[in-house]
Amino acid sequence: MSATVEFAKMNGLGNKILVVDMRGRTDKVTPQAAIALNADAATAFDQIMAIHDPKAEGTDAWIDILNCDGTKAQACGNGTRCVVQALSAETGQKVFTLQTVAGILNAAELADGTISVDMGRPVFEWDKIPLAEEFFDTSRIELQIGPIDNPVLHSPSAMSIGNPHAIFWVDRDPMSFDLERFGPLLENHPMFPEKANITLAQVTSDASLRTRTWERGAGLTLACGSAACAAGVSAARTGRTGRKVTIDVATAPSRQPLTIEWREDDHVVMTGPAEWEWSGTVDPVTGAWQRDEAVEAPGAEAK
Ligand SMILES: N[C@@H](CCC[C@H](N)C(=O)O)C(=O)O
Repeated sequence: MSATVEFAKMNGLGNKILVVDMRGRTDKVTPQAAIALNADAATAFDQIMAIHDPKAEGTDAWIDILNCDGTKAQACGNGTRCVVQALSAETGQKVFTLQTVAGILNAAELADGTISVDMGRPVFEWDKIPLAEEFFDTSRIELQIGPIDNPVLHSPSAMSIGNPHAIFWVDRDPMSFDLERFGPLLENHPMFPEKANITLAQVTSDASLRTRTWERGAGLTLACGSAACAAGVSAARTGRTGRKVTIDVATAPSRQPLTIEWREDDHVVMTGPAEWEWSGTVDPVTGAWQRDEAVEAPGAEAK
C-alpha cells in the first residue's frame, strides 16, 4: 500500500472540507492525521470526507467522515456535495449513490453545477436523536441558557439527520449572539449524550431562514449543511415555514443560499454549491502532506 493518497482541499459554502481518496485501501484516515492536518493553517479543515471502496451493491462509494478534532461524524451535508463534485469531475458521472454509517445518500450534480443530496429521513424520537431525557415532543424541548427568568436561548427543536442537532429559534440576527461562548456549553450539555450541533435560526419569511452553527467536534464553522437541513425541517415541523426553504447561512462568504426541501415522502433534499480549491497528496496515518503543482480544477477542461 502506498504511503500517500490524493486529496483535495474543497469547501461547501465556506465549510472547510478535505476530500481524501482512500479507494483501493483497507486502512482509514487516522484521528492523528486529522489532528495534524487541522493544526496546519494551509490544511485546517472542518471535516474530512474519506472516499472508500463501496461496501454494498449498487453504491458508488463508502464515505467515512471525521471532524477536525479527530472524532467521527455520521453526516456532513456540505462535505457530501464536495465528494459528489470531486467524483463527477473525475468520472463525468452525474448521479451517485453513497453510503455512510447513517445510511444511503442519493446525490446528483445538476446542470447549473449545484449539487443535490437526499440526506434521508429526519429522526425525531428522543432516544434516537439521542437526548438524555424522554420527550414526547422533541420539536420544543426544555433546555435553556442564561438567567432562568430571562434566558438568552431556550426551547430548541431537536432532531437527527444522521447526526444530532438542536435548533434554537431567535428573533434577531444570529450574528448578534455570542455563539462562541454558548456553543461549547450547549454542544456538551448533559441533555446530549452524543453531544450535538447547535444552530441559531431566524425565520426571515415563510420560505427562508438565516442560520449560524456551532458544530460538534469542529466549533464555529462558516457553514453546516446538515444543520441547514435540521433547521429547514424543524421550521416546517413547528409551523414556522413551508416545507421548502432557502437558508441564508449567515457566515458563508459567498452568501449563496442552500435550498432545503422536506419532501412529502419524508426525505430531506439539500441543494447547493461545492468548490474545489487545490489538490495534493497526504499520508493518511501521519497527516504529512504535499500540494500538487497543477492549478486547474480536475475535470475543468471537460466542462
Ligand atoms: N459540516 C457538516 C456537519 C459535520 C458533522 C458535525 N460536526 C457532527 O459531528 O455531527 C455539514 O455540512 O453537515
